Amino acid sequence: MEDLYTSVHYWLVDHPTISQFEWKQGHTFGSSLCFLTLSISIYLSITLLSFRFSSLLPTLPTTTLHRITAVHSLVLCLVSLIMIVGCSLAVFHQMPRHDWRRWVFCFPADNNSTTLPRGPVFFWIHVCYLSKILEFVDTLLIILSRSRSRRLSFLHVYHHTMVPLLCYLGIYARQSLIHIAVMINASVHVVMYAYYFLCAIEKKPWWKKLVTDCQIIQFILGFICSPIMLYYHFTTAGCSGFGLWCVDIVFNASLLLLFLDFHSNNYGKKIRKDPHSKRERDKEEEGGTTGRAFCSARFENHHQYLGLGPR
Ligand SMILES: CC(C)(COP(=O)(O)OP(=O)(O)OC[C@H]1O[C@@H](n2cnc3c(N)ncnc32)[C@H](O)[C@@H]1OP(=O)(O)O)[C@@H](O)C(=O)NCCC(=O)NCCSC(=O)CC(=O)O
Repeated sequence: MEDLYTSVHYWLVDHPTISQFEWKQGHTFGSSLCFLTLSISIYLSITLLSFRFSSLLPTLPTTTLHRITAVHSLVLCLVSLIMIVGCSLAVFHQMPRHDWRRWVFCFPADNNSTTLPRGPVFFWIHVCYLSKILEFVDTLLIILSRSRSRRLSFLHVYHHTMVPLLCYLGIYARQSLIHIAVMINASVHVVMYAYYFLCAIEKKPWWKKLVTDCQIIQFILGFICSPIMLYYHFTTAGCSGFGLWCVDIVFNASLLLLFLDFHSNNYGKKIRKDPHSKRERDKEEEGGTTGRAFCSARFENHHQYLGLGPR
C-alpha cells in the first residue's frame, strides 16, 4: 500500500515535469493569449454557424457518434479522476506547514506581479484548463448528431465558452481558491462524464438527477468558500486574484440560476406533458423508447434552448 502511494505520489506530484512546472506566459502550452482567443473564436464560430446553416451540416451515423462520444466521455471521466488525485496530493505537498489554513483559501497577493504560477498545484490547474479546451468536442458531437438543434442549450454554450477563459485568467492571476474549484469541478465531472459515457453505450443510468444535484452543490460550495477568502483578504496583506474572484462569483451565481432552472424544468413536480418534448420526439424518431432516448428524455422548456432550427 505504501509502495502504491509512493509511486502515485511520484507520477502525480514529484515527477520533474510536474514539480518544476512554471506557467510562463507565451511559452507554456496553451498559455498565449493568441491560443486562447483562437480556440474560443473557432469554437463560437462553429457553434453559431451550425445554427445558421444547420441543414447543410453533415450528421454522423448514430453508431459512429455513440462510439466517439463514449471514448470522449471516458477520457474526460478518467482525466477528471486523475486531476482530483493529482491536485489533492499537490495541495498537501505544496502548502506551507506553518500557515496552511490561510494558504488553502488565500494565495498571498503579489503586488509586483513577480511570482509565477508554479509547482504541482498549478500543473494540475493547467491540465484542467487544457481539459476545458478538450470539452469543446462535447459541442461538436452535439452539432454532428441528428438532434443538434434541440440539445445545444444556452447553458451549455455559455458554460463551455466562459470556463476556459476564466481558467486561463485564474492561472495568470494566481487566483486564490482556484485549486479548490478545480478539485470540486473535477469530482462533479467524473460523475457527469460517467453519465454521458453510459448514455453513449446505451445503458440507462437512473441517476441523472443526482448529476444535476452535484452540479448545483458545486456552485453553492463556491459561495461557501468565498467568505473565508474574503476574511483573509481583508485581515492580511490581501489574496491574489481578488479582482477576478469578483467576476467569478457573478459567473458562479449565473450558473447556479441556470442549473436551478434546468433542475425545475427537468425534475420539477409540475412537469409539463408536452407532445413536442424530447422524449416524445425520440420515440417518434427511434420508433420507441430506447435506453438512450430515456437517457436524454427531458421535459425542457423551450426558452432554455438556443432555439434556432427545427424543433
Ligand atoms: C444531467 C446533465 C449532466 C445532462 O443533462 P442533459 O439534459 O444534457 O442530458 P441528456 O440525458 O439529455 O443527454 C443529452 C444528450 O447529449 C449527449 N451527450 C453526450 N456527451 C455529452 C456531453 N459531453 N455534453 C453534452 N451532451 C452530451 C447524450 O448522450 C445525450 O444524447 P441523446 O440526446 O442523443 O440521447 C445535466 O445536469 C446538465 O449538465 N445539463 C446541462 C446541459 C449540459 O450541456 N451540461 C454539460 C456542461 S455544463 C457543466 O459541465 C457544468 C459543470 O461544470 O459541472
